Amino acid sequence: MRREIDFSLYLVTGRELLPPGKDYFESIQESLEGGVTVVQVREKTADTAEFLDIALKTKELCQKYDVPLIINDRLDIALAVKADGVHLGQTDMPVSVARQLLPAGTIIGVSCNNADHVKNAISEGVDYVGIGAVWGTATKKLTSPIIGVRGVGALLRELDNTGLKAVAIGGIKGANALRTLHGTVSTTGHGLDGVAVVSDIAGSTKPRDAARTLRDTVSAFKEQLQNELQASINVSYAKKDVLTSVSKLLNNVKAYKPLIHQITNNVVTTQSANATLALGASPIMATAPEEMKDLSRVLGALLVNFGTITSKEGMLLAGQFANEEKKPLVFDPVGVGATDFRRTTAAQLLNTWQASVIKGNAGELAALADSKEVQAKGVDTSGTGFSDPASFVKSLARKERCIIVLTGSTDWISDGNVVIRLDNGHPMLGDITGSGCMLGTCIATFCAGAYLKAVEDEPISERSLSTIVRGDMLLGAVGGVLALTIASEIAAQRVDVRGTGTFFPALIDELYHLTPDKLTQLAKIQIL
Ligand SMILES: Nc1ncnc2c1ncn2[C@@H]1O[C@H](COP(=O)(O)OP(=O)(O)O)[C@@H](O)[C@H]1O
Ligand SMILES: Cc1ncsc1CCOP(=O)(O)O
Repeated sequence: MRREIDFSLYLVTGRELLPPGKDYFESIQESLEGGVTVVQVREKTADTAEFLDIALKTKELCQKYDVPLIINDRLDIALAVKADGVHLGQTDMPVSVARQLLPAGTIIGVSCNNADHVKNAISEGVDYVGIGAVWGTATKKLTSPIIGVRGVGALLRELDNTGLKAVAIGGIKGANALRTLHGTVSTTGHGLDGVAVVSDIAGSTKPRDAARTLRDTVSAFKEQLQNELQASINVSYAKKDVLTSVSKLLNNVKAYKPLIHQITNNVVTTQSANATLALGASPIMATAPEEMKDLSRVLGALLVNFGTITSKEGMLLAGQFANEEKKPLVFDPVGVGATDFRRTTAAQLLNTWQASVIKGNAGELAALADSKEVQAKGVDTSGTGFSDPASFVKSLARKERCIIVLTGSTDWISDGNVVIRLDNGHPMLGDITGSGCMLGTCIATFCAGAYLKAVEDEPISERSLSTIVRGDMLLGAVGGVLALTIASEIAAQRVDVRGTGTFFPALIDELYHLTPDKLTQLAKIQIL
């Protein structure tokens, strides 16, 4: 009978990474105490006698904790120590040959870097796949491309209904484990069974603590994913409730005046800061990487708008810190389809941190989704837009694991389950520069309101270990869009507005005078 393995925390050994003075077996023992659920002995330079000795002693330790032992590559060692399994690389012994040589029930795992590797692994009947490298790593000289967090979901999808288990490997550590687990879930809801780690545990002076942090994160996340999948079946949003909740967010913003950190483009800095102030929040425009950590502690939300990319390092760091603090992160990939540099920067940012909301016009979101249906012209969209915007936002939200806001004369918002259609706004918004950027600011401000509400409701968050962001970001996105578009309608009707020049200050006025009542009474909202 094959043994059922818990893959939650898969330690791959790395003797060469031990801190000075740390004994290998002591480190393994502490890692097991910290919650490692599988150990793979990986020795790339040891001779056979040494490998055998290490494998035997590691097995003794593993047995004490009832944790299975896997041997990397060497079938002879696996046979000699009666290991629970072997792990094979793409250039190691073929799985079919290994199966013949090993006793029935031996676990076989294979390293996979792309969908073809995964398909082969399925047809060869392996027990699990190790997907990597997901982040960069200094532990191994990589011969295959780095997959990136966002690339893993497509491989997991191949495993749907196969029963095969999957772990990800490569650069995973306590600080990015939740981001890795959250961001790798496939569009079908297929998540990782665990994470495989070398340096974060082996290189630590306190491997017990390093392992415990990782294990707790994986356990909390797996439970949360189950709840998320369950909730997606039962979810129902009533229009009245959405509007009541959104109104509360505006009150929260006015009451707490959250700091909205904006890394934005130099065309719109002043008007975005003024829009933030008009809603009752407090803007700070800061781009230097050196100040990102300090800002993450006080901020209510972060907006990353890359209309003019001058501070990629700052954007990367600010987002990572916002994720660590579980604060809202709104990403506005302005003109992402316009140049290769923007495309690769967006991919790098989105692989590094988890956006809470991505907002863009049809051209931008088409570029992000690799869709040919809509073309972009610089920072603007050309053509008539998506034939089925509701399905588009829903599937992109599932892919990016966040809220998607598709702007235009109608705005479409989705969290991957529900789709919300908003029909407020005025054509003059399209005739002033930076209305899309101001919308990003308004969304970030309402997301800060949603974050504050979550903190208010649950001051000491029990869910915080598995929560990627605190607060209902769908409501934040709806609130931000309604605020700007309703203000634009009221502004455009004013007798003192004679064109786009007078429209703009009137728009700021109407954001300033926005009330929960106006939001609920004027909203043109449909929940699909
Ligand atoms: N013709 C229009 N009618 C109503 N609202 C509009 C119109 N054009 C743009 N908007 C509003 O302006 C905001 C910015 O959207 P958009 O113009 O698509 O962004 P961008 O400036 O990034 O291209 C959105 O909230 C949208 O609802
Ligand atoms: C063995 C292996 N396979 C792909 S990346 C990697 C090394 C992962 O090491 P670390 O967890 O230290 O990045």
